[in-house]
Amino acid sequence: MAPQPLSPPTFATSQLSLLAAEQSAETSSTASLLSTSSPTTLSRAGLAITNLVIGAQRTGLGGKTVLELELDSAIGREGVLGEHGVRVGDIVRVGEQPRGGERKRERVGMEKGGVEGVVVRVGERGVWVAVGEGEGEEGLGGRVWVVKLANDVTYKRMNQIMERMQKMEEKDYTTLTRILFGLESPTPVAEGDEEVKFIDETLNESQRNAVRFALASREVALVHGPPGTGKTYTLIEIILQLLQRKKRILVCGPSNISVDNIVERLAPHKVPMIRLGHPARLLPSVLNHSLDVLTQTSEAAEIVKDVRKEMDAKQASIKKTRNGRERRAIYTDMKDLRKEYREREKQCVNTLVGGSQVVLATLHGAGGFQLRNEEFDVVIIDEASQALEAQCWIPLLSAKKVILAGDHLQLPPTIKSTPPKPKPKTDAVPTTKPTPTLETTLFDRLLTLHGPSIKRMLKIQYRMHEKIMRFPSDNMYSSALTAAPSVAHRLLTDLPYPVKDTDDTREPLIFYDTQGGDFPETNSDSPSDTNNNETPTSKSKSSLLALSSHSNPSEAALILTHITSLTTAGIHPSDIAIITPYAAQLTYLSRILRIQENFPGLELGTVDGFQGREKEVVVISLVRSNGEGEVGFLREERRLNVGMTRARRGLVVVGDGGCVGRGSPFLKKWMEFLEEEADLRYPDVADLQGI
Ligand SMILES: Nc1ncnc2c1ncn2[C@@H]1O[C@H](COP(=O)(O)OP(=O)(O)OP(=O)(O)O)[C@@H](O)[C@H]1O
Repeated sequence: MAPQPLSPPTFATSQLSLLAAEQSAETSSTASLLSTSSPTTLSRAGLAITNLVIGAQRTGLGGKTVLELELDSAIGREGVLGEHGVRVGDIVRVGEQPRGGERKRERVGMEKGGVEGVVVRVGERGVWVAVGEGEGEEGLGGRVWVVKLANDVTYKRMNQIMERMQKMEEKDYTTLTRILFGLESPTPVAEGDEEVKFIDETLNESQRNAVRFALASREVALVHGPPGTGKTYTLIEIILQLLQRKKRILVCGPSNISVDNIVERLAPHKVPMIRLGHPARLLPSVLNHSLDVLTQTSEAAEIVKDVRKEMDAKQASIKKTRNGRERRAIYTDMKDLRKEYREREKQCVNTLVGGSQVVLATLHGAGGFQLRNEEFDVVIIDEASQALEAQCWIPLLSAKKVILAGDHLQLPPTIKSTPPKPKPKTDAVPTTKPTPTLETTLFDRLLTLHGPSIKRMLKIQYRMHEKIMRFPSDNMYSSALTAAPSVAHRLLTDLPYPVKDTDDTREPLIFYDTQGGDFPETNSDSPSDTNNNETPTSKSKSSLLALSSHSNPSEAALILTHITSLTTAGIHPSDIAIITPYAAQLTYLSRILRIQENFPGLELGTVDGFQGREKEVVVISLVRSNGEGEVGFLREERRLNVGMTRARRGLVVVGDGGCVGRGSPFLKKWMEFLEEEADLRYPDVADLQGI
């Protein structure tokens, strides 16, 4: 059945309720910790830093006040903060620290009072927090603490845009909006009409096709980039070609790193560009394109400089004044100065943004005031299959043309809530069309809606040995992938440093089939909700440890033996990653490997967390080994696809072929493939060390 068009307001209404459920799922765990725990517990959980005082404050990037917080010298501990989970870029609240007996009352004060800001620097002895305009140390005289907050800015922007869409009438729809909801078809594309002179001569044919297609399409083009196929490489060429055609472009991605990656690669081409976003969240290498930085350093910034100097002087004088009336007078002056500063800054921002042919921002950053009246010819969204659709609409509602790059066959964005079940109907015929869930990305939906004619796929991959690529290519990408000659036969023994030729280093694909070798899975105490029985997708340490799941100690011991053999042969631990879908296995592995002492630099992580990454050697621990053939969420093909496409020269799969093979037809095929094509080994638990 052909997919049906969707009305934007219907879509928006359903997204609003899905987003509300998701936000409450996301914040409820942190919120319950915040309201029930003492500062010490929160600090142990990596959510807070306690016992700080304000050392100094000054005007930082973008005119924001930076509070320099240092450990209270009365506390001792040699002035060192110790273990904490606060990182640069985190959104935090700085508030007066509750004293013993006052905890409860003071905590309420923390929620309402204190000041909110972004962490701009974390050192051994203190943290710096850039706080909102007009906020400073007023009322924060004594000992303070810093608490990590859930970031609700993204939700605010998505909700705003969905509320706007909900109220739209037919006459408000742009042509692009009509096409993206299937109310109109995209204009057919004639790629051959225009001769494209490629700037990067090394682009392969499928990349060139994608560039031609993206340039020729009038409204929408999808660039489908399987792992390692040079998706970003291709986008850079598209951007440069559009610039030659005098187009104005907005480039977005779901994460700061996805956007910075493009800024870094555009920089050598001397492209006039501006990167929006809080400087604390940007890579240092892209800071000289940051709007906040340029509002201080560029020529356009001269008009704000004087006011900033005056503000700094005032701030310094607050420190010297003890008299309450005088301090209040200074605060009043500061308010006026800030107003002046904001007005001048706005002028400066308009000049800078208005003068840039390429503007780059995260999807939610594209909803900031800086772009309110800006128009673009083309919006490009990288990593579109990792973005929530509601987020994509932030830059799209007024756009004319969109180019999306992504891979819908890898994992979609992480969703924590379970979608509501449709209400049971009294009659058998459904009266409403199903609307997409949060896991359905715009990329997915458009492919279903308009078919493969709106996409071009990149077909040469520059990452994996041919043998590693074969199964995902045949089973996920219709056998369309080929390995570039530079990588097709590359082995660990060819690494640019000495590696001994051993059974473990000369094989690109190894399968330790543990069936019959006595490698049973262990089930930790199961939480009541079986959905939680899988790896938590949040990277927070506390939530990782809070959840229990499956582990397989014998598999872990086998992995220890294998990586010891690899490192003894000369492979650097930093070229090795071990990934597994299960949290308990991660915990177990980290305990027995003792990475920092024995394998410094080796990475251990979840499959989900490794999306977008690569390593010379990747070991996958499949964990599941039981009589029932129960494999849980190993069944998700996109997760397996991500797992099996991270390795460049060596993929080592450790698992019970018998049990895993019963999990799904796809898993059965994979196990059969590994038996046929991999260097197959049947380990016995009795031969392992550390058990
Ligand atoms: N035409 C090409 N010729 C040579 N090398 C290329 C070509 N295209 C891409 N590469 C190389 O392939 C690698 C992957 O490229 P890039 O990072 O652009 O891929 P990607 O598809 O964005 O990655 P991911 O799979 O992580 O999404 C890079 O090292 C890049 O230099």
